[in-house]
Amino acid sequence: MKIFLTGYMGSGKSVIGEMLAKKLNYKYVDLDDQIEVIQGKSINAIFESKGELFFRKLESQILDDILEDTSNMIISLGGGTPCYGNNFERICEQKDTKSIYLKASIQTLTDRLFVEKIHRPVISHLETREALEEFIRKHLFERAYYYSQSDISVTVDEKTPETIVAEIMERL
Ligand SMILES: Nc1ncnc2c1ncn2[C@@H]1O[C@H](COP(=O)(O)OP(=O)(O)OP(=O)(O)O)[C@@H](O)[C@H]1O
Ligand SMILES: O=C(O)C1=C[C@@H](O)[C@@H](O)[C@H](O)C1
Ligand SMILES: [Mg+2]
Repeated sequence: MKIFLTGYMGSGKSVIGEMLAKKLNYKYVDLDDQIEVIQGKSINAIFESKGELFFRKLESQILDDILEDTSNMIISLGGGTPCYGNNFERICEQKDTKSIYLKASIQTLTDRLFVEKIHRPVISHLETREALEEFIRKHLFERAYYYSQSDISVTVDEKTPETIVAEIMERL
């Protein structure tokens, strides 16, 4: 079985994915980390030198490699992965998969991302908290359409990673 974690930047896909993989004894793949390893560059550097379109094509190709792998695994997708091309359709078409939306409020996302935006090229130019919050509000409105098509939605606000993992285990 493959379990895909979806959700906005900062919703906890990487943190929860790694913990869940350990609990279930599944292989763990973080799509963003894979891209960085394959390119030998940070996501910021890829966006800067080759542009977002190049990144999106790579993201989609690496998703294909993951879809071909038949191991049991947890996959932390990038924040944009389900929202581009036919990425989400390709995930849903596969047998024996589950997708989980880590649903975070604008408040939670703004709090977390304001201190970490430097590593995230889509938001790194937003200088004030207000500008970041306004951006997230609009962006999440567009993207929630995709995330909410996941099989399971888990609200993550004010929950510890352990609580979230336990809730996911119960609902799988
Ligand atoms: N339940 C939680 N409670 C408190 N902090 C959390 C929780 N989940 C994640 N975090 C923290 O929020 C930040 C963002 O988490 P993480 O990097 O896992 O998000 P992500 O969804 O993988 O983001 P991206 O799409 O940009 O890769 C990290 O500093 C992480 O430690
Ligand atoms: O939401 C997005 O578009 C992104 C999220 C990150 O996971 C990375 O995939 C990258 O920074 C782009
Ligand atoms: Mg991540």
